[in-house]
Amino acid sequence: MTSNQDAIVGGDIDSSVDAEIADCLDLSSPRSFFLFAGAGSGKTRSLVTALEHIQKHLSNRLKKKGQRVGVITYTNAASDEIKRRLLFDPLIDVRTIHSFAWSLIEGLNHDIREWLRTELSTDIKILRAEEERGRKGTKASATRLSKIESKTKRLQNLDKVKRFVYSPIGDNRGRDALNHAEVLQLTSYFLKAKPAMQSILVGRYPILLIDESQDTNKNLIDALFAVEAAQKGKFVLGLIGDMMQRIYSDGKDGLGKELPSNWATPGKKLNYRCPKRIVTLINKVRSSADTQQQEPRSDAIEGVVRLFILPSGTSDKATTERAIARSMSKVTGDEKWNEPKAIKTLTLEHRMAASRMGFLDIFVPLYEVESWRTSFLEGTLPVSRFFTEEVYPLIRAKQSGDRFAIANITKAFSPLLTAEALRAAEDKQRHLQKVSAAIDELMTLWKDGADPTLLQVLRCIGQSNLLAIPDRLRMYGSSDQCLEKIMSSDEESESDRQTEQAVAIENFLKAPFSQIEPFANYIAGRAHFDTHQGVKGLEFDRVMVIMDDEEARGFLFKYEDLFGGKATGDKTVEGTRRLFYVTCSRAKQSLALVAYTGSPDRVRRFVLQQEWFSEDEVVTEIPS
Ligand SMILES: Nc1ncnc2c1ncn2[C@@H]1O[C@H](COP(=O)(O)OP(=O)(O)OP(=O)(O)O)[C@@H](O)[C@H]1O
Repeated sequence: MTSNQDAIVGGDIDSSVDAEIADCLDLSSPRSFFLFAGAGSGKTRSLVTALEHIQKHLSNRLKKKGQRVGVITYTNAASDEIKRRLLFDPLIDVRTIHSFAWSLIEGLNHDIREWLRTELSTDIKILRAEEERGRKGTKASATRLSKIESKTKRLQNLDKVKRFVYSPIGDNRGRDALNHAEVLQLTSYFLKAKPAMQSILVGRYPILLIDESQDTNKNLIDALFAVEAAQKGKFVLGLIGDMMQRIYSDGKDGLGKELPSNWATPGKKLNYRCPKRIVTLINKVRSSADTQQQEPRSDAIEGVVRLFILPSGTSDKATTERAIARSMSKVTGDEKWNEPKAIKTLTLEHRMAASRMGFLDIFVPLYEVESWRTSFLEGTLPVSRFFTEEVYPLIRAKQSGDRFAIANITKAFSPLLTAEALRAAEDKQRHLQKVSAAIDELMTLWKDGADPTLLQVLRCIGQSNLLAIPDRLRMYGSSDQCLEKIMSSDEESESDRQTEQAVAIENFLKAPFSQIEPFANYIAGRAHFDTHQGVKGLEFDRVMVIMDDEEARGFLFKYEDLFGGKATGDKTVEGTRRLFYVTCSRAKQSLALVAYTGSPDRVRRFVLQQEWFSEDEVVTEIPS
């Protein structure tokens, strides 16, 4: 954005905010601040402006003392974006909350062990008491007993752990590993209880800024307030966020209600992102939650909003949504609504995106293994990563005749091309031909337009040893016996199955390979689909929001409740209202809302009566 363009926004009612924040960042007289404002009001932009101010004016002073500025963002993607905007300046340490917390406590092995000892003993005591009171032989009792067993085992092993380990993006399953919740609890506890820990934090980061702080773990927020109070004059805590965009249950209820009187509380009124019509809509949606209302920028376009209310039983939803996009193109005059990739489509749940993008068969089996979910969605689970990062790029390179890419992939992943394998080969030329023949053999699986299963692909690779197969897949890639077992697994009784994970892998391997491409695009964030929650902080020209409680099968968010099913103030209604506010406020030009519902008439009556939409903006039939 050039300064000229900024000037168009002109007579900017929020122009003093960045200067007010810059004043707070005075290291001789530091002042904490709370910048809470509506969607698209430029909070992230103000954060970057504040960091640029620090780079320009405080860099020398901070470097002399070996200090840095800490920035906590909600996602890895947001961290990367801020780092990029600040040209990867090492002065600014941008991290997610888990990475930040771990950076403070890593290596404090003795303290961690003692904390765990107390926690585990207390948990076991509570579980035992519950078990004594509760009914025996029930599922709840079995869960309690298994928890008691695993916690007791962990307690007994504690002294054997020399070094606790943790990965902010992993599943942390090992004996020495801490889980995500423990790392946050530990950090909060240490910061509250240990003055030395507070001094370490403030000594390292005299300025700590937290974006999306409405969703930052409440215990950690409380601990940081305690640090701020104890370290006055040495520390700036800057909280940035919007309570109307609190969509995770981890955040602190009522954050900002009892701020210390010396905090600065700059406010922003303008929405720089959304067209006029969308600003009016989100103001209406917000009006029953608080009194904050926004104004559009003076040069904002009018914009278009449509709400499509359709019965839950609508048969082919993907086709229906394509018809809706076509009708959006007509009402907006924007041809791009006819290009699926130019529309951001938001589903409440990953499964809904998987079904619309055509990768349900590979998705569901692995997604259902709870302990794998994080790494699976992040694309780091070895079982799926093998296909998305090694096999699929190799097949694509071969299909497009990209010899350079083929060479790179095989060099990086093929056991046949390691330095050792090449040294051991008697005739190098023949050895390389063998690799090439293995690739050709693999490609025959796609002959005449065939779409092999993942299992067929894996077995072919296993036979030639073309790629190194991850441990969990190895047995499926080599044994005939296993193949039979896999293929007949439908008939086997549940009790014959080894574990939940083995069953998941078997079902995953039955899926067609063609589903890998859309899946790989989805998890890499390259797809035009995302979840309602996943787009927090982002913006798109055209947004389609799919609301379908029946398909989402969730319990935290219920659009049926928001649209008149339950009264204002109900916890689910308010949570869903906030999510609705987040999704609607992502659109820069036009917005199509698609509500599948069991009571179309009630939803229509509700939105008209609330004046969220006008009659001509509500459509109750599938557009032709
Ligand atoms: N002062 C400004 N002048 C012009 N454009 C601005 C200004 N501030 C923000 N913008 C633009 O408005 C959009 C929204 O800004 P930003 O993402 O910083 O808002 P936000 O408050 O963090 O939004 P949200 O809470 O919805 O994630 C961006 O495209 C940004 O470049």
